[in-house]
Amino acid sequence: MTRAELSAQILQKQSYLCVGLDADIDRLPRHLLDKEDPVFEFNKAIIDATKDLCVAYKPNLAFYEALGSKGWESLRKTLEYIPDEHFTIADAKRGDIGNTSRLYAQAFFGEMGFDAVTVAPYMGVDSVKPFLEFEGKWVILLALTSNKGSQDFQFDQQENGQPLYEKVMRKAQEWGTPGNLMYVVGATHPEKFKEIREIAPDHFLLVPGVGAQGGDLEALTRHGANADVGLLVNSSRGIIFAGEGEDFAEKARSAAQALQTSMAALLQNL
Ligand SMILES: O=C(O)c1cc(=O)[nH]c(=O)n1[C@@H]1O[C@H](COP(=O)(O)O)[C@@H](O)[C@H]1O
Repeated sequence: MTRAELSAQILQKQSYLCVGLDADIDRLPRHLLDKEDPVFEFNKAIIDATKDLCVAYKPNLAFYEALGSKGWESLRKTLEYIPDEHFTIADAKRGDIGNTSRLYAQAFFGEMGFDAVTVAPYMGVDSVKPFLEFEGKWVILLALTSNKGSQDFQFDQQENGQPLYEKVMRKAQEWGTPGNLMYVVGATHPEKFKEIREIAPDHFLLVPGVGAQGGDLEALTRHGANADVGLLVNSSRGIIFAGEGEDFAEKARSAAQALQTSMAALLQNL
């Protein structure tokens, strides 16, 4: 999907919501567990309930890989079920020496058909570039993550006083463009969004951490939006596990609707 197509979806739906399909088998509603493929049944119901409210879906691979070949099959069926107009993100946090990265890219883009994959920057240019070489596909590079451990390395001062996450963001702009590179910036750092926009004015940001991790949608939108909106805000548990019973999909819809309504209001005031 191109940047223009993604932006058009955002404006049309008045939503920059990404629903995280982190289908933890231990948290699925009990009545699904005797189905042949509980994970797919769960995702299918969540997609049906939220597809008009969001522009992207992000399955985190851990929840599928943990189930072995059955999990990969649930993921494949889920991807097939997601309507074409949605942006799909493989949250796999990959990155390795060049020939290995090339095959990771082949797996997620070529074989599975995702639009984007999350990539770790630690191994540098030759670990990231193979993903960027896929026409029409996206790298979403970890920059400033939402978790507590983001304090361990990402704020470390470099020679010129800039924090490591800033170095990552600036360096990666030599590798990719706003048409094939996004950054992960956690919603739990709302005070950083203004500065992040100075470092990368045009790139889309994938922003996890709203919902279960307590991120502030209003603050990150006020400081993080650009002329094309430039944000994909993810919520996983806060939407998909909003309910636990037979009405889980309705509860998920209500949670997604609440976020979309806030987003629409914020977009009016940009
Ligand atoms: O790359 C990610 O998506 C990601 C980066 C980050 O800094 N923090 C973060 O929480 N994530 C992912 O975003 C999702 C957040 O889930 P919830 O906290 O349940 O909304 C999980 O799939 C995480 O792996």
